[in-house]
Amino acid sequence: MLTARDLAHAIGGRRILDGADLDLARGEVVGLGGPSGSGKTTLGRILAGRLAPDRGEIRLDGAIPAPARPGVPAPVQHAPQSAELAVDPRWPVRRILANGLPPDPEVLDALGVRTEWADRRPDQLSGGELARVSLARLFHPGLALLICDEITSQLDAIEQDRLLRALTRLCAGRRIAVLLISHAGALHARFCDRAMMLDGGRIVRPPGRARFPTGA
Ligand SMILES: Nc1ncnc2c1ncn2[C@@H]1O[C@H](COP(=O)(O)OP(=O)(O)OP(=O)(O)O)[C@@H](O)[C@H]1O
Repeated sequence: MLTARDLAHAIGGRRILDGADLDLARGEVVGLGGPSGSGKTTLGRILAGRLAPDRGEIRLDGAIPAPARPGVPAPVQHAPQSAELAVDPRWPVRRILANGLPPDPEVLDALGVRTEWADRRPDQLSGGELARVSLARLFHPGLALLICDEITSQLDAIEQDRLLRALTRLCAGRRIAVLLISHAGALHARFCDRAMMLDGGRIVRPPGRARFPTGA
């Protein structure tokens, strides 16, 4: 479904990515680890079309993805670490969720987004509630890949577990691939079909077991 070949990107003269290759199939959940500063967010932003790489090619179902156009939701969506930075703090939840398209009730239900939050602003939600709203707004009928960039790092273990279970179940049912960026190998073992890591600007298999016996 998505292939990335020979991605390279430098920031401030430092090579962050240097020949990174990645293949993701429809519906699979893949973990991406690597030390802090290794380029996980940079890679996620490039895959989502938010940052142009210096070199390399990304294809989606064999074709180069079209540039983003206002009002047309992209098939690859990037959920950043901080949900607060992803949404307009002045908007009520109903407006955040609309995001150009009417919200899908099945998505809201699966992610536990409650109707009574509709008129609240982001600062009137808990961190876990805002994370759910922020994720729900990214779903649309053409979504092929959801890049989740440390989306649960600010949540407690129980909320983290609940949210990732709901998200991976929803994506599995719709054959949406998930790239789960996290430092936590335990999350990859629990929720991912396989895991990779960034090392020296390339994507490699992590030491030890990289393919897990079951998914979520
Ligand atoms: N706009 C920028 N200007 C300067 N340096 C940047 C910029 N964006 C990223 N970097 C640097 O690029 C490197 C890779 O950053 P990136 O956020 O991709 O790493 P990461 O693996 O996601 O890190 P973390 O796990 O800490 O979130 C870091 O050293 C970071 O400081």
